Amino acid sequence: MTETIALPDNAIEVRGLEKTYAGTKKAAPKTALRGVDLVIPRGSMFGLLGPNGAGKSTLINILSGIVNKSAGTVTIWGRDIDKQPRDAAAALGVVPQEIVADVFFTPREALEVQAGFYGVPKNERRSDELLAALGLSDKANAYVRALSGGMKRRLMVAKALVHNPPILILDEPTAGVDVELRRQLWEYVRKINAEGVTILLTTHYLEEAQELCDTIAIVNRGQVVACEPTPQLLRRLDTRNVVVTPEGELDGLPTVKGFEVVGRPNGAFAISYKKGQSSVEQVLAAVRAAGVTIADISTEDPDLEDVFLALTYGDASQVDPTKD
Ligand SMILES: Nc1ncnc2c1ncn2[C@@H]1O[C@H](COP(=O)(O)OP(=O)(O)OP(=O)(O)O)[C@@H](O)[C@H]1O
Repeated sequence: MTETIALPDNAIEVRGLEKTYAGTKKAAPKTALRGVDLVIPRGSMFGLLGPNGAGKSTLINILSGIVNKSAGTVTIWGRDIDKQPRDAAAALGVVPQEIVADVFFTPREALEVQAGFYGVPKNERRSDELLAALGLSDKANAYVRALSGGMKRRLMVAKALVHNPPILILDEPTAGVDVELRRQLWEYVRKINAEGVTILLTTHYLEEAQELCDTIAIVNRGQVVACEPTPQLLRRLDTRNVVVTPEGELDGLPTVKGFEVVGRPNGAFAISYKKGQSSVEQVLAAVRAAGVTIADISTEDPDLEDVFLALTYGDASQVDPTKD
């Protein structure tokens, strides 16, 4: 008889998560997470985006049981990591940031060893299926040290999946992966997501998150500063800058009706506008109407830093006072 187990609505639930790394003789204690709440619905392709040091790896390492939290609760696939740590860990497949190559095993052996580690019975193992799915069949019996970086990373994805976990975590999966392999990796990740596997992906790149993820959470300095469906988040980030170099020298910054003007080096100035509300033509018309003759223009899309500032301080043009 097959037992019917109710599936949880949320693959991962994190509440009030805090982490302070203990200090040493040389270093002061370091707070990496400051009250993180995060709900990752079952079946989603969820992006965790943030700059270096934001706390993404700390969060992932707590989920995978490698780092102990200081406070808060974490539930993975309906299991509290404090009460059912083994069951919680079994629901996860984790592809770590660094490539860890088992130099003494062939890819097939590496998968078999990993399956043994998870107690997957021999008749339920799917090493060959995974090798094929990740384009590694012809390397099944090669020495792992003979594989390229991209192949090693795909082998790590295969290893994370040997026990058929309902959740796959990819920590910076495309660092050092070339364009073609990246495309293949994403194709596979999309496929298993369509088959029901919940994906949690961390990245520094807004582009990567926006291409793949249905929901994006942005973490900055140990806090979630935004967590929204991708299209909604992108609408909030539709600010663009037009940088104008005027003909000749201006007597101070011009007053451009309807737009805020910010000075730039060498007499240039920048105007930011919402793509959904105005166009470059409208900005330039307003600049000309202000009596400025334009020598040159360029446009800039916001980078992640602008995004964090915009989300954290409500206004991309404000300067973060805590930054050096
Ligand atoms: N073992 C540790 N001991 C002390 N501090 C740590 C430790 N691990 C991380 N930190 C600090 O905690 C903060 C968050 O780091 P974390 O690695 O979680 O960020 P991240 O967003 O994953 O960055 P990256 O993208 O560079 O991996 C950083 O300030 C980091 O220096």
